[in-house]
Amino acid sequence: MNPSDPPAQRDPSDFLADAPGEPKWQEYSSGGRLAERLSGTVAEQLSNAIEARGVATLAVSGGRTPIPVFVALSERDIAWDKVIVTLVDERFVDTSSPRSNAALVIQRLLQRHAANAAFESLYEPVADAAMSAEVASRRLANLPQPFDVVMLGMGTDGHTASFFPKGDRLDEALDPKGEPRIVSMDAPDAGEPRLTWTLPALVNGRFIHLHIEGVEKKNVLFDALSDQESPYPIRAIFNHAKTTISIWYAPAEG
Ligand SMILES: O=C(O)[C@H](O)[C@@H](O)[C@H](O)[C@H](O)COP(=O)(O)O
Repeated sequence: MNPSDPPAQRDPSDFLADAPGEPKWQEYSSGGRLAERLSGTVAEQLSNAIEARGVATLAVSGGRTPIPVFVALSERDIAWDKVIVTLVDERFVDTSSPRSNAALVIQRLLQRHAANAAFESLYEPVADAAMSAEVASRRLANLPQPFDVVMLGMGTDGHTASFFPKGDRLDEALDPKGEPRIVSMDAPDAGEPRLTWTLPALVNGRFIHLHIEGVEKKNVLFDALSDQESPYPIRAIFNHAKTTISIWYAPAEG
């Protein structure tokens, strides 16, 4: 190949079989359209969970990508007073920090119709992230699980939730036989200590959505999907999910 050739276009069908149980690829021309459809799907899944069990649990990611989905979801008229929202992961900062995922959820999701939802954060105002993880795990021990809907994002380093490459507790967090609980995570590229639900809490979710935008993330995901032994932490979700994972993709961010 000539170095000036454009990179080869990779197609999701090279990695994903169109078969029951296989991850499902859903591509949209813009983040706005994606947010409209994803919010509709999640709202329906939450409503069905409420109808079946009287309560629904929704675990969401932080970061920038989900913001339009949060806004669209908050406008869906469902029985939000029967929904418990939690985070798949958090930065060890309080809500006064612009890096707080709890603050993001409060400002963008728990508004309009969704203002009636209950929210369970992962952060505790204690000495360090490890202690925060312990206290939050105890507080959330009775949170209804499996989560009805899990909404994941991904970084360009292949992390999802706070399963960061080189994380000090990555093995513990990714142990498929471990308990669903919260652990702390220190990693060189995480910015600050983190808090994350462990892999079993996320892969047991009744519905799992992975939302990525931009070609760079798509290529990282394709690398992870093409190799079952891939070191990208996102791979663990695909290896252990108990349900079909829906991948939501828009080429341009925002
Ligand atoms: O707190 C966090 O950072 C997230 O929960 C994290 O797992 C996120 O999903 C990815 O880092 C993608 O973040 P962006 O959407 O900002 O790219």
